Amino acid sequence: MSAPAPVRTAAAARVTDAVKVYGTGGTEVRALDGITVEFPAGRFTAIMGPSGSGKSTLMHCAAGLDTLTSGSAFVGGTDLSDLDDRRLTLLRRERIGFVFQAFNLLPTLTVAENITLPMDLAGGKGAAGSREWVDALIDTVGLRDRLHHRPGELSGGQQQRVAVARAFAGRPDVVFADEPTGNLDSRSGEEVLGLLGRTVRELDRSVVMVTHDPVAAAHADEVVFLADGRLVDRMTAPTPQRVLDRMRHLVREAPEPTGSART
Ligand SMILES: Nc1ncnc2c1ncn2[C@@H]1O[C@H](COP(=O)(O)OP(=O)(O)OP(=O)(O)O)[C@@H](O)[C@H]1O
Repeated sequence: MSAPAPVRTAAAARVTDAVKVYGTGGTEVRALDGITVEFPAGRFTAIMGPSGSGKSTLMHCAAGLDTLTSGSAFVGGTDLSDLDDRRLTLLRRERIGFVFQAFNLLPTLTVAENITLPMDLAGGKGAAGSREWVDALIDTVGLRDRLHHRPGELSGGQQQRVAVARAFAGRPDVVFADEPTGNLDSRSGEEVLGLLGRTVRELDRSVVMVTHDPVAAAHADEVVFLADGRLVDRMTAPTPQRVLDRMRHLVREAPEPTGSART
């Protein structure tokens, strides 16, 4: 049985009035404090904000890796709260791709096998992950001459390019990337970010990336800024300097440790 069919929408993913509370009583943390944000289809969106502002929580809840305390999360037209665990697992497998800081490749499989693994697990269903599509992806990520190598024979940057190809292999509605360049030197990081941007533009994909790095965020079409679990700004056509300036203001605007309210 497949995950429910997507309803056509301009948002690849979105959350509405999203609240996430960890713990109870004195240890309660309101990690998301009523966020409404959409991640448009066919765009590369970066999520930025000071440490602890809720970036990872937002990504995990939007991607169905964690559940909201209240509010809604949608992937395409599907409300994740309508899905039981089994359907949620199917939706994550068939309609979402993930790229993590640690490349998470299987060391005993070749590059080619790693790339097609999610499709193989899904039973090769549908035309979504067709041979032609994977071929185009392999060219986009520039790994054609490495297809029969194992991950241990590749550089970190090459391994992350394999992870990027794997994330897009099943033609998901959206790829979520969590600090994808965190383990890479700046040159390999630039390559991977350029690749994410190219895949969005040339292959009409949607990417949502959490990052601490203003240079990485500047590769996105748009940056959304979080502070204290809230959406506080959005920026199109970002540059590293503009992102850095905005982040400096956010850190300056942060509440005092005594917990006084932000204005
Ligand atoms: N499993 C958890 N249990 C309790 N509190 C949590 C949990 N996960 C996150 N938090 C808290 O929720 C808040 C938001 O955390 P989150 O990891 O989403 O922020 P972030 O912006 O991604 O931070 P960083 O940039 O440091 O990775 C923080 O105060 C954090 O301590």
